[in-house]
Amino acid sequence: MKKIRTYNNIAAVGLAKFPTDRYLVDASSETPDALLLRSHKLHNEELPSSVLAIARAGAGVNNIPVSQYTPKGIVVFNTPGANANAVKELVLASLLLGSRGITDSMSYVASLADEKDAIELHKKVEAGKKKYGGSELTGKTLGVVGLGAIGAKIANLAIDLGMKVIGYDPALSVEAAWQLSSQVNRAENLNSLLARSDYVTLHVPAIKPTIGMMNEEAFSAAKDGMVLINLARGELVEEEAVINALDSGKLAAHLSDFPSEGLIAHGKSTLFPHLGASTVEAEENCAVMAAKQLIDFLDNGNIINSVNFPAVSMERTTGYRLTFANDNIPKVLGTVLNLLADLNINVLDMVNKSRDDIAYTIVDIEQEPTAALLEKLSSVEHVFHVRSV
Ligand SMILES: NC(=O)c1ccc[n+]([C@@H]2O[C@H](COP(=O)([O-])OP(=O)(O)OC[C@H]3O[C@@H](n4cnc5c(N)ncnc54)[C@H](O)[C@@H]3O)[C@@H](O)[C@H]2O)c1
Ligand SMILES: O=C(O)CC[C@@H](O)C(=O)O
Repeated sequence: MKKIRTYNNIAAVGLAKFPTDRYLVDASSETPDALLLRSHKLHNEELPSSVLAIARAGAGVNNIPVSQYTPKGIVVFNTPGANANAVKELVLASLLLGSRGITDSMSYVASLADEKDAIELHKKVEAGKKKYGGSELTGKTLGVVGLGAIGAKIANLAIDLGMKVIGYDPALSVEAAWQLSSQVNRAENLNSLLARSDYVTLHVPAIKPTIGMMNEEAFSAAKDGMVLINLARGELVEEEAVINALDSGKLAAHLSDFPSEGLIAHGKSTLFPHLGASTVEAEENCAVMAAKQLIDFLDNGNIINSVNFPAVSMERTTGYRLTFANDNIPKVLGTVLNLLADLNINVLDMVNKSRDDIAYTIVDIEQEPTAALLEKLSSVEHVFHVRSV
């Protein structure tokens, strides 16, 4: 039986993908083959040595110390794009909340609950509304920082809303570029986007170059009265800089999925409890994708959508398959193949790919690998995580 340890609330339809005759899926396995999680933080947690893979049902992997796991051969997966539509829709809500006095006007109406006289109520409604007027999105400029799965969807939606769109993404993939409307203008750098945008929405991972990107310097480059939407990660903004920008009027509104003590206490931000991906559809998409990727890896050794290993997949040619990871240095693959040849083991098919410091190989062989063979392969220098799958 293979064991999957789960964390967080993983959609049942995803968990149901694991065949019950071969997989035990629960939250308490002591020796799991893999972990399946959402936002649970693995930093500072001891990982059982049995773990071969971790699947993040979602996009961001900053809750996983990926660089510590890679040298141990632990494959980390995410589910690119699976929750992008859910986030896009919450950005749309945020654009509207940031442009019209929706929440304050609702509070105003709620404050009229004791007014029992219909004529008086009507008068107060009509008199009060002037405080909550707003402006329209059409014709305004939206700056989209990060044009990946989510950013591209938002850029295209904003074009449809009649907005002008500027995008900034120094690492834009070819695939992401294909998704993007040709009407999206490219900014050369963050400051040039900030200087020209009425609304700015962030859709980048929390990594070294992006952490704290919305700081005092960025706000001083920004257009006065800008609306900032952050449904990506709290780490992207410096809390104090946001508070100063709200107080000075540099920011007309700040909407974020990442409440922090200072922002809650300040009271001028519109804060959601990390709701971006919380739709039935997104939760199911992520859970199903994560489960399928784990099953394909554990059963066949195939790697799809890993954030630290190369993409490696091969149709099965026989029932006998070996997989292994190794340090990405010359001669390791040759040594393994020579070892197989010396033992008269015929290789039927093979795929080998590398990414940064790591390489990964799938080899289909003609005969069933013995325990002695697996041990021999494991003892080759720089080879690890040898499996017969
Ligand atoms: N609130 C939520 O529930 C929720 C849901 C999904 C994703 N997210 C967050 O949103 C992020 C983006 O998600 P995605 O699915 O679009 O990911 P993605 O990988 O498809 O896109 C990220 C994009 O950011 C770009 N990028 C990287 N560094 C950049 C930089 N310095 N400046 C500008 N662009 C840069 C990349 O090139 C890429 O195109 C995730 O990493 C996650 O942190 C939050
Ligand atoms: O699991 C969630 O609810 C949030 C996921 C989101 O932050 C992501 O990075 O995909």
